[in-house]
Amino acid sequence: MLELRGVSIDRGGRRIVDGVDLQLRPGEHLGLLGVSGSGKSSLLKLAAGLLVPSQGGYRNDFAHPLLVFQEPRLLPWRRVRANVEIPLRAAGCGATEARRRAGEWLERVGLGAQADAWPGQLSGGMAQRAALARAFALEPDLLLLDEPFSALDPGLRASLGEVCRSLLAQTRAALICVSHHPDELVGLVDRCALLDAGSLRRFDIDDRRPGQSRDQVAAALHAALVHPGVLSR
Ligand SMILES: Nc1ncnc2c1ncn2[C@@H]1O[C@H](COP(=O)(O)OP(=O)(O)OP(=O)(O)O)[C@@H](O)[C@H]1O
Repeated sequence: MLELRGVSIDRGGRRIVDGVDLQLRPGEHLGLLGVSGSGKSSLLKLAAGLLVPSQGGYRNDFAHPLLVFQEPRLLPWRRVRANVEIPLRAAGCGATEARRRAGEWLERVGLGAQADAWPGQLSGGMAQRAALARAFALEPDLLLLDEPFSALDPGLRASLGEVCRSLLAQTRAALICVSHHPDELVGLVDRCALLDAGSLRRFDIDDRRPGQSRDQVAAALHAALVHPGVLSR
């Protein structure tokens, strides 16, 4: 369980996040929206243990939070398979087990045939799938995605969203996904929160007008991004 009670974050002498309340239980999937600079990445870093709150109550019972960035950040001088194996070895996994798990997760993201390729030989979508395989192989109980599909075209964003959804269903990891694209969040998360001038507003996808299509929910989220006042605190 991740619990924030009245959490504020100051950075560079400025209050970035102001009095945020948030709860995330094991297996829950939360989308985080907000305009640029609203503090989304700072909240993810807090959940990853890379930042501490300046004020407020904070509890994080997730044992293995893992942050995935917008760029795949693969080591260009190591083959794709090694890119997945290296963090596993660093986490204490034996060589045989690391090789087995790397192979298995590369298969699951559809990169079995590219395991011996160099990162430079992959397309942007393939590289991001390799980054997802590397993340899931580490078996996080809390996955923190910071705009993971933003650099990709809409078709690839949708297909990587599907890959991610199916991997989450297999592992039952909790998720916080930051995105500027409501359409990529709908279907991936159970609820969304919108950071607006440091404060959090809720948007429960399941509770909101049952029967709404995905497109309608995405449109409502889009409207909330532009006019955050329509959402409840
Ligand atoms: N290391 C830092 N030192 C000082 N200020 C910082 C630091 N990192 C971020 N900030 C500031 O904190 C604010 C929030 O940044 P953050 O990256 O959390 O926002 P964001 O919503 O994720 O933005 P974006 O969507 O553009 O990635 C910004 O005004 C940023 O300039």
